[in-house]
Amino acid sequence: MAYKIGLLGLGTVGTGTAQILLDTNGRHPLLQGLSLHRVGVRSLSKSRGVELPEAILTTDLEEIVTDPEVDIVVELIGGLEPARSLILKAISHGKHVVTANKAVISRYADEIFTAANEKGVYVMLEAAVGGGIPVIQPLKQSLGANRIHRIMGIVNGTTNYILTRMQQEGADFAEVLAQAQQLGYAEADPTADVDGLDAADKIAILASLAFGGRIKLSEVYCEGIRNINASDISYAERLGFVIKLLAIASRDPQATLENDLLSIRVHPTLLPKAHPLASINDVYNAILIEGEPIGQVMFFGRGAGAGPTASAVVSDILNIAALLNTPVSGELNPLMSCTHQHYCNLAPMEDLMTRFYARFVTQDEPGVIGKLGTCFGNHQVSIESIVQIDTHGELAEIVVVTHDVREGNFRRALDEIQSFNVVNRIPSILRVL
Ligand SMILES: NC(=O)C1=CN([C@@H]2O[C@H](COP(=O)(O)OP(=O)(O)OC[C@H]3O[C@@H](n4cnc5c(N)ncnc54)[C@H](OP(=O)(O)O)[C@@H]3O)[C@@H](O)[C@H]2O)C=CC1
Ligand SMILES: N[C@@H](CC=O)C(=O)O
Ligand code: NA
Repeated sequence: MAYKIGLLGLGTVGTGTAQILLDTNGRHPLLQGLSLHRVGVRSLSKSRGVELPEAILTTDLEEIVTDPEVDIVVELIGGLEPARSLILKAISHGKHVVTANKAVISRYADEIFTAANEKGVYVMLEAAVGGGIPVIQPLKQSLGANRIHRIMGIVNGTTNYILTRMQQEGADFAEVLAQAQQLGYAEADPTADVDGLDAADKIAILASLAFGGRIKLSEVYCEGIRNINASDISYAERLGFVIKLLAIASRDPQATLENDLLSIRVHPTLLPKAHPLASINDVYNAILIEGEPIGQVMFFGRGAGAGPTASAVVSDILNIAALLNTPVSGELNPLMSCTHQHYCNLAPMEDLMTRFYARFVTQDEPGVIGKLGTCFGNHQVSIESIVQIDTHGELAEIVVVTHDVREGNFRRALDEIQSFNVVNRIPSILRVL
């Protein structure tokens, strides 16, 4: 049976997707039953990286999502609007939807999946997290037997590229960001990447799948990499760590059905060099999932780019085509659809148990380290190491690494330390895995 695709967007990922759909030799035979029926763009005069009959291009995207001949709408325009409205309109016209749009899914999953379930259509999003890395379908299907305890990943390629270059060359953030922009890795407006927002969208989606409920994006803690500087990277290195932007979602091990708290956060993290995520460099992504009984499983690959992302988009199209070819009961396949009804409860950050790294600039005089130690002790913050790493004239740089402590206690100790006359400033506070 042949299925018709309405493609919205012919940019980086749209072009990669069209290229696969038009070059099916040696790929899955189901691809031969798919045809690219309409393609929606903003500008008809742009030159494209793929040759298409002129007649299938249009700037009227509504016409595509309401076209009675289209079976599957593939949304690759990005942004919130008109992407959200077009997805909803496609669903209301009975189209299955494939999207790479993590920004829309992380904000409007409830609205979109409720509409899709009512209409009996699928909304697939493998490309939205980790680009070409299979992680959405594995969570929905292959790992379905597990109780997931934790998902931890490097899910933003731009920031991983920047941190890798800073680590390898001792360069500062602003310098590497400018190079990343010149190379086309970071957007002209790099906010969503460097401030952790893109990673927050992605971990909210993964957490929803892993823990079986909806996530309010506004409750996800998010801290980016703008304040990471060459000194911290170098001190971290001397202490046996690398700094990575981690997205982490975990369930309290003591969770019960009545008292189920999740912790979902994005922040730069000091990772021991031997940790499996510590060697994920450049624009690569990796996602480490821990569950029972599987233990640890890690997914690694290219999290962005035309080909890798289109690979995920087309795999979603194939999954839908395969289901459409199978005799149907009228019900959606529960391993492919999303039926979450409730919102998960997220624990406040001040209750998080984590290790910390903090760098202090203080007067270089006797008793300072003792004062810091006493104050931390008074707030139940147990210190793993405290060392004076450098001196600059009358000022000393002191680095503290704690054991696992309650974040709220650590913050209260810092508030007090900040008021000490001998403390000039606290330039860096980072969590440690
Ligand atoms: N790039 C990547 O590596 C990855 C991207 N994604 C996601 O994939 C999606 C697409 O990203 P990407 O391909 O990079 O984006 P691009 O900016 O390269 O392409 C966007 C496309 O959508 C079209 N478009 C945008 N707005 C409109 C509109 N209002 N009306 C009509 N057409 C419109 C543009 O038309 P025109 O060409 O005429 O300007 C362009 O063809 C996004 O959701 C992104 O987050 C996910 C993983 C990786
Ligand atoms: N901007 C993202 C790419 C798409 O998800 C990144 O840098 O990883
Ligand atoms: Na993916």
